[in-house]
Amino acid sequence: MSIEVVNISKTYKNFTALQNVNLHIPEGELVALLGPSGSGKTTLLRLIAGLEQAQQGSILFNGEDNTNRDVRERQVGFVFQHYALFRHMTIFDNIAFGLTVRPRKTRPSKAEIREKVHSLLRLVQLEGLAHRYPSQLSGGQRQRVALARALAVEPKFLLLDEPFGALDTKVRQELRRWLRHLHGKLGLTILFVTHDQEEAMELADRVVVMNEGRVEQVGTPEEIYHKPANPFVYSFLGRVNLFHGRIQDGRIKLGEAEFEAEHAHFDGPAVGYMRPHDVEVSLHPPKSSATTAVRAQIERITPLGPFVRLELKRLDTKEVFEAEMSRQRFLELNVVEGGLVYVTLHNVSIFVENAPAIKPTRVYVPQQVSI
Ligand SMILES: Nc1ncnc2c1ncn2[C@@H]1O[C@H](COP(=O)(O)OP(=O)(O)OP(=O)(O)O)[C@@H](O)[C@H]1O
Repeated sequence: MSIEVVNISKTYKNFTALQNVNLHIPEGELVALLGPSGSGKTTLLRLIAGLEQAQQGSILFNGEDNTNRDVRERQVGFVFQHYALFRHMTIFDNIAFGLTVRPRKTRPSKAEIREKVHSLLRLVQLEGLAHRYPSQLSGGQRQRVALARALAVEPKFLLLDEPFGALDTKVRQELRRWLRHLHGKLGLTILFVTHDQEEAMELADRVVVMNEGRVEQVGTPEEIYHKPANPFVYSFLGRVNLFHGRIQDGRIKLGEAEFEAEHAHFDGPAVGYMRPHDVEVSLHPPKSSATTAVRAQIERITPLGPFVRLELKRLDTKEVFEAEMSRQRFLELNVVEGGLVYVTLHNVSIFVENAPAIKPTRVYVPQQVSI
């Protein structure tokens, strides 16, 4: 089932938790709501579930308006970070719960319920644990029971709020893989909240990046990482270097380096953003005469397993930035702290603040720039 969020705004007293949010989630997609704490992820999920009402906007399922429908009528399955199972009930009874409390008319027979619960136990790979109690399971197993319980009532889609948030890293990784597999098998629309960028990138077909009650960007993990729409998304999704400069007469100046910029029809301050792995370090200046290489000094070398991070300081502007490279490349370079190198930057994005109230604009720059 597809989900459509149309122009939703939600305020608590005079605090705006969501501001004109629009979102389309196609049927069968696994979508992550990603953002820092307080960005409105849970509020949006609760609005879709019907646990909260918005002051403005509508929520459609398969094109049908569900804005004023009660939570029960929406037939949504949800799992929360600490969705406590019923302690005094066995795993079997926990999963069966949603079916056993149905009115007699729509309640399946005991045999049907048994069959369903066992097939769900197989699905979440917990066969054989039906008669245990929640306290006799690990955290990861409990979350899988919570998912089985949500699935028992055949929801139209699943909403998961930091479902693996309370678990340790290794179990989280296992459950991610498992959820991906489950999604492939069921083809159900799943919307999950996370503040963990790695979790979003690894699991989701598409990621919705949120900040301060607004949607900043919607895209595949590849798109949001490699083509971030604005500085917030850029910075939120990984390490980033910033170079401060100016745009003037269609050219961008970052320190001593100057280069052409398409669509730069304004003058003003500009900031160049780039990922540390897009900084190329060499011992000699680039061969092209069209580029001027600026020298940098290595301030610090940090080995990170298969990678090495260098902290560098430009000799011209004294700006500090980072480069990341494979250990192999680092050994080839044979550099030490305090040593001098040349840097070339690839995939620079320039953002311009036209005015404080206007979002920064992205300016196209050539693929490779030497500074
Ligand atoms: N019932 C409420 N009353 C007042 N303010 C609220 C209420 N619920 C949420 N808020 C506020 O709305 C904002 C968004 O909250 P929300 O829980 O949606 O954020 P979130 O992105 O899910 O954060 P987290 O990752 O920390 O769970 C926060 O500033 C929060 O304090």
